Amino acid sequence: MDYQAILEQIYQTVKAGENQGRVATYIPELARVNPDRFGVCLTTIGQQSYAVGDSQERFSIQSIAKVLALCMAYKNIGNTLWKRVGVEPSGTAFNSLVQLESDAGIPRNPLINAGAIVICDALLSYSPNAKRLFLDFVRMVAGNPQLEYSQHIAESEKSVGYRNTALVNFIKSFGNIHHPTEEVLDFYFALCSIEMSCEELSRCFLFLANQGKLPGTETEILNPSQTKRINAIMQTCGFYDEAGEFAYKVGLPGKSGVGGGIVAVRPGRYCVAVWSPRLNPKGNSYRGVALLEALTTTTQDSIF
Ligand SMILES: NC(=O)CC[C@H](N)C(=O)O
Repeated sequence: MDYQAILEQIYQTVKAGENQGRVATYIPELARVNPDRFGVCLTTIGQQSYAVGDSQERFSIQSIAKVLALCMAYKNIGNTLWKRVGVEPSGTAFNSLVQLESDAGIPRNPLINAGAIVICDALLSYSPNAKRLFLDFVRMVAGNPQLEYSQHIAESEKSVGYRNTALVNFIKSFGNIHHPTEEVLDFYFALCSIEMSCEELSRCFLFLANQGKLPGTETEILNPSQTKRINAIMQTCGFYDEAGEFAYKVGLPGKSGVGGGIVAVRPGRYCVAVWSPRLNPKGNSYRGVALLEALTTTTQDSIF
């Protein structure tokens, strides 16, 4: 498959079309990004990368990092994790509070904010140094020791983090947060603040296309069964109340972030990352979804 030619063609087509949507402004630092940035990088499990546009510029990966926190928690804590967070799609916005009341503080899944906050708390129980260990984990999986938390993005989000503060307190009232809420939120905002380029992201998530092993090595991040489950959770929950539509249009497990990034995995073949900051009303990158839809349509290759 000539991925370079395909990416160039669909990139130009999507770029020529309209760019609807709005950059996320509720986090002040995210509002400063150029809304017309657009990049894509696809890396195969043979570690060949194909890129077009702003594929080397770093952006805030935001909720995409929730998948990596989940992987670290699942690897180190195992199935007891599912006592504290479910694996059902929520059908609600990423920052919704509504289901928590009737679900007694058990978030529907680990990829909505409520669920990721519980994962942070679980990781803090695993180790008081979870924040540093998580960065080590991301660097190891990405094969990139230079990755960092962005303090100014984390602080920017903290300055307006009213909803996430409400979530962590509400969940704690049900007994499903075991650490001080400030500590949990500090970790949560830090993990959302990590910056990567499309090229770095497509390499970082490649193990999920490779049965859980770091490509080119024998290092197992997750076993094949765990990898299947993470991909299943991304497929059903990775796009909040648009997960069904993303499956329908694109047909790959993936995860979006309000920074405008999307990462998607084709098990056995490749990982692709796309970035375009304008978001549709569901909080997912408008051009990102369009490009990935064009990719699986042109290649006639998805998981279905
Ligand atoms: N969907 C997202 O990327 C949301 C993450 C963001 N840090 C928040 O909690 O609001």
